Amino acid sequence: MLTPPDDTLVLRHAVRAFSEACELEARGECARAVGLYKAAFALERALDRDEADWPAWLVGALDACERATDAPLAPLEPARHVELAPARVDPADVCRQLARRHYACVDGLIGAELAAAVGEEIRRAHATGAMAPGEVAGRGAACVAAKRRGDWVAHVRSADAGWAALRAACAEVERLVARLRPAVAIGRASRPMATRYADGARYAMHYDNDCVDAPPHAAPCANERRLTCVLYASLGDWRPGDGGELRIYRTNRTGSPDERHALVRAEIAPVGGRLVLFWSDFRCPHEVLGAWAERLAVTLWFGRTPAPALGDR
Ligand SMILES: O=C(O)CCC(=O)C(=O)O
Ligand SMILES: [Fe+2]
Repeated sequence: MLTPPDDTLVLRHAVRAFSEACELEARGECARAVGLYKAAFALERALDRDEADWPAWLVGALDACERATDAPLAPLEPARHVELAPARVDPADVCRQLARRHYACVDGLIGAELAAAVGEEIRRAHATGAMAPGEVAGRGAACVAAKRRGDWVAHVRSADAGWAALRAACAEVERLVARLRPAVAIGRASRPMATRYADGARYAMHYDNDCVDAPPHAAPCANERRLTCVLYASLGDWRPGDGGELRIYRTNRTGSPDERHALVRAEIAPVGGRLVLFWSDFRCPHEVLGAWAERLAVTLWFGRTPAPALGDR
């Protein structure tokens, strides 16, 4: 009889290969990095058991990287307060960014007016006591060393009143993600989660789908989340010093603040109307830096499989 593969072990190998590849890439050792990226992606594919899931654009990106072999990759971004050239509201551009850096940033998906209306709804929900302190969610919760998150959240149900703008904005996100689907296997969206950070609130480094530290008896991924989409709805202009940047790391390696800084892939300002998409798994450890100005956002998670919707669990 065939022994089923030990998914947890496979995933751990994938994570290790991926982390090492990131470090090699950061040092400009492109050829070795490509080899390890390929190993990591091949292992993750074995876990997915979904051949359609690793599309041509990803393979193409890796091949292009390999052709560059000895030429060091240009650094993607400096390590502090990255200002991005956002992707166009174009699925192909979003796919390219996701393949190359595991996250994509899109400005202009919704207009300033709708973004502000979403912000007002979140603000009103907070003022009327309809939000609760955020908790570390999912089966991975037990693996998270400490609850280090200071935001307020509301999981918006379809019957809840007072969220018309938020629903309209989420529909735009779903429309964009639907257009990624021929290239990327992504399932249905969760219930939207509205969040509010203020007074220095932050969310320490974590994965949304904590594959790495899942206990051996758990499934290899701690929950169903595959793609995280965060749409910012803060009112007014964001200025340096307001804080609340979304910081995405290359690996989850811990260390002194300086050592960790070297592993920063991007810092994204929570500008109203901006959308960030990133893989929920080990590819994107991230944190929310302390927010000193009110920081309002709505998050949708798209699952691995078409049903059931995450929020209905
Ligand atoms: O609001 C953000 O930018 C990300 C928040 C986050 O990481 C989460 O809720 O899991
Ligand atoms: Fe997160």
